[in-house]
Amino acid sequence: MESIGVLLMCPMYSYLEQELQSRFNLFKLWQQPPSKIPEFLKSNQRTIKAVVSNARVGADAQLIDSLPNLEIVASFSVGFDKIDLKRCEEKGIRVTNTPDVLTDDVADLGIALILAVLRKICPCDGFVRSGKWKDGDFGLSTKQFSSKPVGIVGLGRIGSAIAKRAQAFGCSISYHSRTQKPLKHYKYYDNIVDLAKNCSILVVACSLTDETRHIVNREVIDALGPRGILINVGRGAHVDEPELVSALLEGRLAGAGLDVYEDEPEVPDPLLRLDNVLLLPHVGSDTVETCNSMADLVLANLEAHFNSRPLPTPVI
Ligand SMILES: O=CC(=O)O
Repeated sequence: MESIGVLLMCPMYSYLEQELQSRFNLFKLWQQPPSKIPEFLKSNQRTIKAVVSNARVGADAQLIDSLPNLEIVASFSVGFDKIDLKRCEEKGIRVTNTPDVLTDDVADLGIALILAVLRKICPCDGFVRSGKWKDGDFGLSTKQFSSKPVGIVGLGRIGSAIAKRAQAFGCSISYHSRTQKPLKHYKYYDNIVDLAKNCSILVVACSLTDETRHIVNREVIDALGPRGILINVGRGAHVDEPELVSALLEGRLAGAGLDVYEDEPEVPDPLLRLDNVLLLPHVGSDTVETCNSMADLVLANLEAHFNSRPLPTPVI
């Protein structure tokens, strides 16, 4: 395996980097000055047979075309929206991701965002730290989570895990997805606007495709309304961000909890000044336990591919 070239697209979890370094001939793309990248790819194109990407930096058509010996793109993420799947398919390049192992963590974080927004956990923490508590109480302005109607966009692995957790809080669950699931206890809406009209908390947990880009637009935000909150643990591009910002500024939406943004790590400036918004730096699956499992899956996929064994978690 030491002779197989693996191209790591950006800095990743150190355990993964170390393991890749010890098993393969590892190239770190970000260590190249941007102007030297084409030359670097050209001089190593014979050796590089695998690309390791993640949710932030994938593999576009240009990169794929510049690596004629590329056999596999293994992503350290469940989402593969940054990988040009069509080009991979055309060229017979395999693609793998890291599903299942991160489901619980992302779902936990979704619930944490709901609780933090409704109960104003961060402003409360700031209130204590600033010493303002000594001058008077925080003031009664927080909202209850238990028993609120929760709407979920995308009832896949992560959406289902969020639903299960929200049910334990006594919430009624409804959802919108491409197809209705045979689930008696969850109400299905074939239209996301109707889902938003009928819930207080809308959680985005679907994968990003051409169909789901900007699925949360002005109409959906207005249907959720001035008492509703939006939680996004999917991808920033699911939400029309300027529309979200104006709805929050104009009081047409009560609050938002966001782990993802359209142009990460850029976050729209007005959001930074709103205290009904909780902003996280895309950390849904970032626990040590889960990142170890994700790294092991990336390694297992690469090892399987180069030993001609079935891939543990193939996308294509
Ligand atoms: O966003 C994180 C992932 O796709 O794993």
